[in-house]
Amino acid sequence: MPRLGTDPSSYSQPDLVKIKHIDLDWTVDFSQKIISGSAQIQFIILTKFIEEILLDVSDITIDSVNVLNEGCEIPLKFDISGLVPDIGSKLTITLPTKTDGKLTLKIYYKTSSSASALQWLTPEQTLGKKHPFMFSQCQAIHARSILPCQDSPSVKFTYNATLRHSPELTGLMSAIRQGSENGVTKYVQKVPIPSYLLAIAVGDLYSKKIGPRSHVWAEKDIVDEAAEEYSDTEKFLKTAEDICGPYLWQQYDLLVMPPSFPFGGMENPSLTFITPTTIAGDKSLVDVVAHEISHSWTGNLVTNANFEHFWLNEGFTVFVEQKIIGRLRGDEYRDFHALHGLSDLKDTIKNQLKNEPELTKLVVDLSNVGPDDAFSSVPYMKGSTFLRYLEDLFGGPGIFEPFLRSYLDQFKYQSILTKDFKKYLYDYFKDKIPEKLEQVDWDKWLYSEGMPLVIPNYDTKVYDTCKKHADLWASQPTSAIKTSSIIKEKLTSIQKIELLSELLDKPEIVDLTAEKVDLLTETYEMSRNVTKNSEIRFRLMRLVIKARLERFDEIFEFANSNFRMKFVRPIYRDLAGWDVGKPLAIENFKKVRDEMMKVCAYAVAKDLGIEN
Ligand SMILES: CC/C=C\C/C=C\C[C@@H](O)/C=C/C=C/C=C\[C@@H](O)CCCC(=O)O
Ligand SMILES: [Zn+2]
Repeated sequence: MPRLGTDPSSYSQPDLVKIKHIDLDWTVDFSQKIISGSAQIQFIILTKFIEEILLDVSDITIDSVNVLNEGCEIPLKFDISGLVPDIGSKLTITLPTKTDGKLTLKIYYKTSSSASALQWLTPEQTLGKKHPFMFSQCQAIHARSILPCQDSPSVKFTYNATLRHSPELTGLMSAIRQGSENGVTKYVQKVPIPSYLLAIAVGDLYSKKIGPRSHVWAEKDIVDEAAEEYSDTEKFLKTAEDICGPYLWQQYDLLVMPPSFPFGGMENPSLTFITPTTIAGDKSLVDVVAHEISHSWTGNLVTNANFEHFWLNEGFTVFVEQKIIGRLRGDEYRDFHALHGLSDLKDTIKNQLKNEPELTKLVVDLSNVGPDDAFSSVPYMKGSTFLRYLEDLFGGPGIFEPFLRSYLDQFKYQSILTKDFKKYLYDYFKDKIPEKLEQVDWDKWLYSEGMPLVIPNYDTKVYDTCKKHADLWASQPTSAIKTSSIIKEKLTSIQKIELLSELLDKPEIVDLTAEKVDLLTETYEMSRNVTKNSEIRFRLMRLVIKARLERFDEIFEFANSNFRMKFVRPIYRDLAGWDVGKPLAIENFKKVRDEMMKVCAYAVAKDLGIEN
């Protein structure tokens, strides 16, 4: 895609004209798997005049584009061109005259049944088996498949929506629900959002109150279990407010997604989408909720202006998430979380990105690569490590947290680049600690490849226990482990996760036999009958593959139980590197690919090295 403006992944020209508000009128048609209706879009023109407007579209059929003039709709000429595979096309709307000031267009259109932002599930694919389910995932650039828009996070707009669907179903959006009657639900989002935060889900959904401003929504069979698992939500919200300032989105609800949801969570405003793989039964995986709540400031209020600066969203969010953990569980757990993140980062750099080292930079170049292809744990972990480095260098949380609040307040409702963060940091600290500012090697932190430039001096107490256990399993034969006193020591779920990560990272494990894997599974209660913890099961399956144990039923049972990319992609990648596993992985993938969301099927095909 030609780089037209500040956003390499969008055709739109936000320097000339910007969307301010959108009124959506959508009908959700499960029989055709489409959304049809209209988008009435208010623009503000930022230059002397314009003669055309460029919007992003993907796989959308436009019936008409009209300009609103004194209550009348006047049809305009439009053209769709410049298709870039997996990115989208350019909708050029020709205005009748040179136009300045403001402008409202109404576009009548329908989506395609293969819109990349949407997944449509048949009743059989749901828990309840009676009703269909559909949901969206717009980040990074899939909003353009459900709405002609400036699909760039540099543009923020408010929106109202009228949603029409079968009255038996519940429609939810990333906005405040105004009420529902006979299958018509109205929504209002008064806080300006980037297009990637537009979200919709329609299904047989029930809700349960879990806090003064929170409900959990889910299919009936899991709503009670989910309410129990996520009952710390208000505690997380209050702690996040203590760190970041007041919560400005009024409501914070959670929607438990079907297992095919490709991510852990998605920070859709007022309604986080969350994978059911975080329901372990003992709250051991609910840090994802703390993460999504943190996005209510970092990402949703202060937003990266394009996805090359994604670390401004995710690095800050992990940084705040870790602060929440520190406040609620103690600083040693904040540091353990960071150390565990670094293990994941090491794995990402060594495996996922081994042939694309340029994507291990904190700020990446997306001129020739789509955001989905560039996605990894790098912006999360390298970004949060950078912020922790700055915090430690500048004198600790007492000094850095007031800056963080001030930064969030300064840039709320805006979209920014790394240079804006850097300038604000300098303005804030230049008279206070100029000598510390000089010590920061910005060039290396932002643009060098590989692991973070500096690893902060973390408290390693919790982590050391995991390492001790991992070293034992890696260096000793099974017979010696059986009699070791170390294995009598109990580990928490997150320590077990880290123990497995450490083992997966070992270049060599002595005596990696079925007997050893079984002993490990039994010792730490990791079998599928005993634990529901998906992070443990995921890593154990990777260890089974590393041991070259031909337990394909168990491996594919896990790989087909959910299509969260964090889990399925490394498993398929590992299998692709094993001559016995690869053909079976391809066969299994071909069987289940239609149940995956498009973005997941695309990524796994790439991991397996086969045609998409
Ligand atoms: C440098 C990378 C550039 C752009 C990437 C931006 C978006 C990529 C796209 O694939 C969407 C990502 C959405 C992520 C949503 C939630 C994550 O925080 C989940 C993390 C993984 C997990 O826990 O499952
Ligand atoms: Zn995030």
